[in-house]
Amino acid sequence: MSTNASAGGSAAQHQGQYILAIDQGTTSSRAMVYNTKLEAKGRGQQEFPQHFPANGHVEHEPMDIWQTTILACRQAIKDAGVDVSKLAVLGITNQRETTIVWDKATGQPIHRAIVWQDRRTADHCQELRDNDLEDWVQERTGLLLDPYFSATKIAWVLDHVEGARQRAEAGELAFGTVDSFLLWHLSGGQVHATDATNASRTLLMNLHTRQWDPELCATFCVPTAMLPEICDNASSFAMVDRTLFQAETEITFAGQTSEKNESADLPVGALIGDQQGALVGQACIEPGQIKSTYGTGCFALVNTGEQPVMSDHRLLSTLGYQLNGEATYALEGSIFMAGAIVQWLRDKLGIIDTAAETESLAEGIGAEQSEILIPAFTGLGAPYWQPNARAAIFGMTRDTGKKQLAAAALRSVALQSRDLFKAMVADGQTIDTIKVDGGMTDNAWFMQALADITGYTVVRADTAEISVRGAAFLAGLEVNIFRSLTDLPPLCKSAGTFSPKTNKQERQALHQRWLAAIEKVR
Ligand SMILES: Nc1ncnc2c1ncn2[C@@H]1O[C@H](COP(=O)(O)OP(=O)(O)O)[C@@H](O)[C@H]1O
Ligand SMILES: O=P(O)(O)OC[C@H](O)CO
Repeated sequence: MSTNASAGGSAAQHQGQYILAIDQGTTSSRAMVYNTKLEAKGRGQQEFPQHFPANGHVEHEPMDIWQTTILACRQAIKDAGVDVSKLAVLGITNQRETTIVWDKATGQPIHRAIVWQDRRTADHCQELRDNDLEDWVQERTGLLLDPYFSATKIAWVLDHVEGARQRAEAGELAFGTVDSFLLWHLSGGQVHATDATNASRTLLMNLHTRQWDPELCATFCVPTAMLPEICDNASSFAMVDRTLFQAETEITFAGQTSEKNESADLPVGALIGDQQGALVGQACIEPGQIKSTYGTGCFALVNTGEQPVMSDHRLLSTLGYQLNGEATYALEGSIFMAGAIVQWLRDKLGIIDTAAETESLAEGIGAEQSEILIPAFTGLGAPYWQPNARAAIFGMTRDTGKKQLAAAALRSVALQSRDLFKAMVADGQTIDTIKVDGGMTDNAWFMQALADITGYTVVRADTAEISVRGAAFLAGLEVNIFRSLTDLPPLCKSAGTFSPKTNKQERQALHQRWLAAIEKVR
């Protein structure tokens, strides 16, 4: 696999004029077509069902992931009005940690995808913690022992599907995060690879060597025979038969083959986990630059440069991106419920029809509101890491109605963000401005609340599609459409700045009430 990611490398020259980029997310698969100036020309999006088979379990049907991804690509290409022959390269960004195990011979998954939000392995993590392994694991991986990450999910599949462990040890099964699973099928069962950012979320990659760590694999009981090859983010991963994006043909799984497909000539030039994709897509390429993405969950990443920063405040140390074998690290705060709280207001409480309605509903509800919502629907992420905590609403009165709930829901996302930024500062980072993106940033009330509650200036990206822009840029880098990361900042514009209108005392008072409520659910 080549790792030619910047000018001066021997990367392939691009033949076409457009970049196709996939964003395989938690609730939908999206695709974008960009021109060589990184301007969006076409968009496709396909939602797919979420499965909640038991308390704390969250699953996806891998065929849904695969089919909706291809359909979104076809839609984006049609929307752009370009012929598939004009595509130069394909980039992929994806929901991270979500775990798929498939049979190499047939390409068929042996279990549904276990989604990053899934908490079923909380006891396994607790057992490892009871054996005093957390510090050792953190030192090697930058991560903590939480069911969020892939390793315990893989072990769960191997222990719950009959014969799976034996077959994995015999090299008959493949594990992949969603990038790797898509790459396998896009390459027609020829390539089993991943990138270093996705690998950094499994608990199996050593953050310092950026290779699979045999001792970690042994600790989590994951056979190394099932792991993909780890590559740079911009790399010649595989060749795809571009007619896949054109044909109305059936979309099926691909079994392993070594037979070369002569029609496969569209390179996959980039893979990157979606939050790292957003770090690139927001041009956070200098140490200290920070982005926070508000989609289903919220993920804040600050670029920490060439060395990993090990957090003393329960943040994650992770890979930002890896180009030409060189790593750029990041410190990450991950929270599980952001836009998903708004979905809950819509789908379970039925108090809104659309997510956007929360903006007008929350209007006029000031920070002194008595209601505090703790959104621990799937446990608490950073910096608390309490998988068994559950959600609660405190301070309700006879006056509490839709408006107060909408405001408390949006404020809870800003308050969780404040926790993350405080932890980053405590870990030695200097924060001034937060670059934000994701579906929730359409909501101007939420944007102002975020500035007011954190006390930082919030700069909103010019488009919600930021992770995928990062993947498109890296794919373009691989085929020499772009020369180096320094081409990136002028291509990434903002659309609105929100400055704090509160004083320190007001911010602290609200935060104290939040912390007191958090203590009650822990
Ligand atoms: N105007 C809005 N106000 C509040 N939340 C919103 C708004 N628009 C979208 N959302 C929320 O943003 C999320 C979708 O954002 P997106 O970035 O597409 O997420 P993902 O990539 O995780 O699928 C949904 O959870 C939705 O509830
Ligand atoms: O699909 P998203 O955008 O909610 O992202 C999910 C994250 O990658 C989980 O770590």
